[in-house]
Amino acid sequence: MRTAYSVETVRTAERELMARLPDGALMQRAAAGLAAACADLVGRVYGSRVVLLVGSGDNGGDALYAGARLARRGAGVTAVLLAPERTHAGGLAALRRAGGGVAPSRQADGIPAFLRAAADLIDRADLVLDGIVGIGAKGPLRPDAAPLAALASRARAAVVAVDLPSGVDPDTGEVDGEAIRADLTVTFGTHKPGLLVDPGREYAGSVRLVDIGLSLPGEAAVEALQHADVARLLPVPGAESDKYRRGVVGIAAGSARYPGAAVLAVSGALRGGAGAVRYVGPAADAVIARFPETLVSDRGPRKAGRVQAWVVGPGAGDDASAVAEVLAADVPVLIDADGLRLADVDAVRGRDAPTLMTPHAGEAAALLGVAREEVERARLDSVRELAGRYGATVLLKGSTTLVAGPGGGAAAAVRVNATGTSWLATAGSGDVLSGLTGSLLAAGLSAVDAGSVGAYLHGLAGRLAADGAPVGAHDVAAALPLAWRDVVRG
Ligand SMILES: NC(=O)C1=CN([C@@H]2O[C@H](COP(=O)(O)OP(=O)(O)OC[C@H]3O[C@@H](n4cnc5c(N)ncnc54)[C@H](OP(=O)(O)O)[C@@H]3O)[C@@H](O)[C@H]2O)[C@@H](O)CC1
Ligand SMILES: Nc1ncnc2c1ncn2[C@@H]1O[C@H](COP(=O)(O)OP(=O)(O)O)[C@@H](O)[C@H]1O
Ligand SMILES: [K+]
Repeated sequence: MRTAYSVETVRTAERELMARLPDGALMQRAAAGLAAACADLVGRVYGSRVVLLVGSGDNGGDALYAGARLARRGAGVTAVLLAPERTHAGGLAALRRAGGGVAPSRQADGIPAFLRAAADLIDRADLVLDGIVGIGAKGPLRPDAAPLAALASRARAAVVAVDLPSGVDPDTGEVDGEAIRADLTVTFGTHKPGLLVDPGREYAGSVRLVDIGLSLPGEAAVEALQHADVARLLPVPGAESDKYRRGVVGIAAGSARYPGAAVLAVSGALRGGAGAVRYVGPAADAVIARFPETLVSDRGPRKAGRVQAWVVGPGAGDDASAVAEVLAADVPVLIDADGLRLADVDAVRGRDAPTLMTPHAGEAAALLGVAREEVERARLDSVRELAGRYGATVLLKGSTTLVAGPGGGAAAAVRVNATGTSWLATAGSGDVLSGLTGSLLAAGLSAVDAGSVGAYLHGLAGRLAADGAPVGAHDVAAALPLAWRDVVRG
């Protein structure tokens, strides 16, 4: 499991560790890891041109000490200081001792000269270190720092963010205005939520974690399953299994207008570990034609026969009665697409069995009564807010998919999945995800596990199916067994 802790938790752990270590020891650990990562990235340190963007906090201190280490290995290092009078004194002294220099300052030379000099240095650099601000960030980048972020983001140089890209909110991944776009982020002690959740994740580039000895107590704020975690959660039939014990998943989806949604949901469900897939709705002929192993019924969910979990909503049009019948069932229910619009909030809140809602940003925005951009800007808050309002587990789809347990709140970790690829942004791929995830629910996974394992396999299948080229949703479904095997084989 990859875990990310809130700034508050990191600060507590940092205080405890600092009390037991000599002054400056933690920063030296951070700077050593940072310099090593920079050296790996540029390949040849000797003769390389390095620019440090240095803010007034310890984040700038890390950059200065790492810059000193690179200067000692023969790099030409220049620091651009945002606040010369408040720069980390030890770090600046170390840089100067190692032969590093300082660019003209804003205060002494005026803003135009300062920015011209910074632009010139960044243009010629092989490597830019972003030490503007780290976990001490408050609000959007300030007006003096924002132009530097813009210059660095456009540079041909490799950009390494120290701890996290400046301009990305450490706890949420929100970006308000300008932010550093890094090739690599070197983060200390633990991942920060903003490195795993979009849009922050996209700004971070690849992320390298440097162990500085922090021990982090309690619940993480955000966690991401890895192959081994998923492998442990996947349902595997044993000698005593039969199709009913493996779980039957019911799919109430599709309509005369959208029969394909039913077919795609069934295609995902057949690859999700349940022993049987039961389809209920007006697209039975299309489903049977493509997947003859499906059990079909046209008598509505209540009379369809036994199921261990329901999926309702993909391509369902305006069939509110199917949604109401499914919500009345005492088994786990996944609500997707049209079902989200048709589901009564009190009916969802009143359920005893688990409910998993799977909106994309547009659907989440409609449920929350806000603009889509608002959900995309604040994904973590949005998924928690929805989970709280509905008393349900919520899976918010997107380039990173988030899964929050019922009740929302910050007490329990939100799961994040980044196995996907933008090739998944294709009509019907969400239907495949809903069937797959419903199947995992029927096989006995909890709503949070089913959602996060479903998103993981779906993302991986998307990658394997696409392999750099466009794919249709049915290709993603067909690649699910490949993804499953990839996970199991480690
Ligand atoms: N945790 C650990 O274990 C370890 C942590 N370490 C390192 O320490 C870092 C944290 O250092 P930190 O506490 O000094 O805060 P930091 O991120 O430098 O920012 C504060 C400065 O930024 C400014 N500022 C604020 N908002 C701003 C904005 N929007 N735009 C522009 N500026 C803004 C703010 O200005 P002020 O409000 O004071 O005017 C203040 O001067 C951490 O990320 C890691 O790199 C490692 O060395 C060792 C182990
Ligand atoms: N840019 C992206 N990167 C990764 N995954 C994406 C991206 N865009 C969409 N996806 C994934 O593709 C699926 C699309 O689902 P959805 O929006 O419901 O589509 P549809 O309604 O057409 O089935 C979701 O699993 C989502 O997470
Ligand atoms: K930074």
